[in-house]
Amino acid sequence: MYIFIVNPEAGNGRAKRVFTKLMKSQLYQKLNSTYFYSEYAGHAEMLTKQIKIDYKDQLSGIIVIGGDGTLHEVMNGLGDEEIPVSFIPGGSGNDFARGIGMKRKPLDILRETIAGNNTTAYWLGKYKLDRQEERIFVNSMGFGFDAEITEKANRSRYKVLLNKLRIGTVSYVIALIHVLLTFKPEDITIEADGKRQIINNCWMVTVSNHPYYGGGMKIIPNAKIQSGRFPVLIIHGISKWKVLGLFMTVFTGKHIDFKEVELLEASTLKLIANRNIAYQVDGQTASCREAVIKKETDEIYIMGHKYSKNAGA
Ligand SMILES: Nc1ncnc2c1ncn2[C@@H]1O[C@H](COP(=O)(O)OP(=O)(O)OP(=O)(O)O)[C@@H](O)[C@H]1O
Repeated sequence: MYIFIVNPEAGNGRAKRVFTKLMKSQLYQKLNSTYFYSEYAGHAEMLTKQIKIDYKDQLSGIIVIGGDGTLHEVMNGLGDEEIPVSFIPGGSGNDFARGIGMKRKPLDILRETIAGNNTTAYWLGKYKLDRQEERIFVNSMGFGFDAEITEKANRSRYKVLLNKLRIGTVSYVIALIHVLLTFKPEDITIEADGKRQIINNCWMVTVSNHPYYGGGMKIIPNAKIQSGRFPVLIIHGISKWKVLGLFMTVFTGKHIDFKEVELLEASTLKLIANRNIAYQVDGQTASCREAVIKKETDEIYIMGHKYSKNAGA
């Protein structure tokens, strides 16, 4: 049996529209399945935990219809449980879909999922904040400037409007200009695979499992879908005006040529700030002082899609 988890709010109702259309297909009507709508933030994770118990022996897979936030919740609900997952993009940003080069139509993804023809191996990240319980991230985690931008954009009214107009990324550009006016870089200590360094005047530290974030920005253009290691992007010692210039090139990936941008690769990254700083994980924000981030070596499989090297292109 397949279980659909649908976030009716994702993409300003897009996920719900996608699911409503799928439900009318013959394929869906013949399928042994049931569905759940998430009703509030965090609900998809609770639903997944419950589904693992209630449908233990009959579950063929979970099909997520929503955005990156919904996928993040479902992955955290699954934890280490090896239940196949399929993802049908219905969010506003859809960076995960872009990152794995998913371009198929919803009905085709469903068809491939059921046929078991195509699967993509994918490696998630794990993170632990201020010694809380370990959690999973699907796309990326960022600390500092980019997290403050995400927070500002998420709270803004213009994001809803711009998402409706399908130019949601513009909300990040507006938020960027707001945050730029007040942001103060900090000295941050990082340990990449045990190697400690202090990053003076640090604007941001970001790790990613694929190149995209913020609805299509190529934050780490060379990020590979790979086991055991992730790229770490650090921006430090840069003037405010130059940051503006740098972010203008983030859509093409040229920002990594700036001398203030450093790229490392690590399996484990520890980050220690002198005070609470903003972070974003798969587009949701909060603050923390310390973080330990690890890349998984065991793959998960995304059903219904075959990864191509031209992902997102
Ligand atoms: N019924 C609901 N009402 C309000 N919020 C919800 C509901 N169900 C889930 N959520 C929350 O909505 C958040 C955003 O959803 P999601 O990320 O899937 O869509 P999106 O923001 O449109 O897409 P993307 O992250 O790809 O830009 C999720 O993190 C989830 O916690």
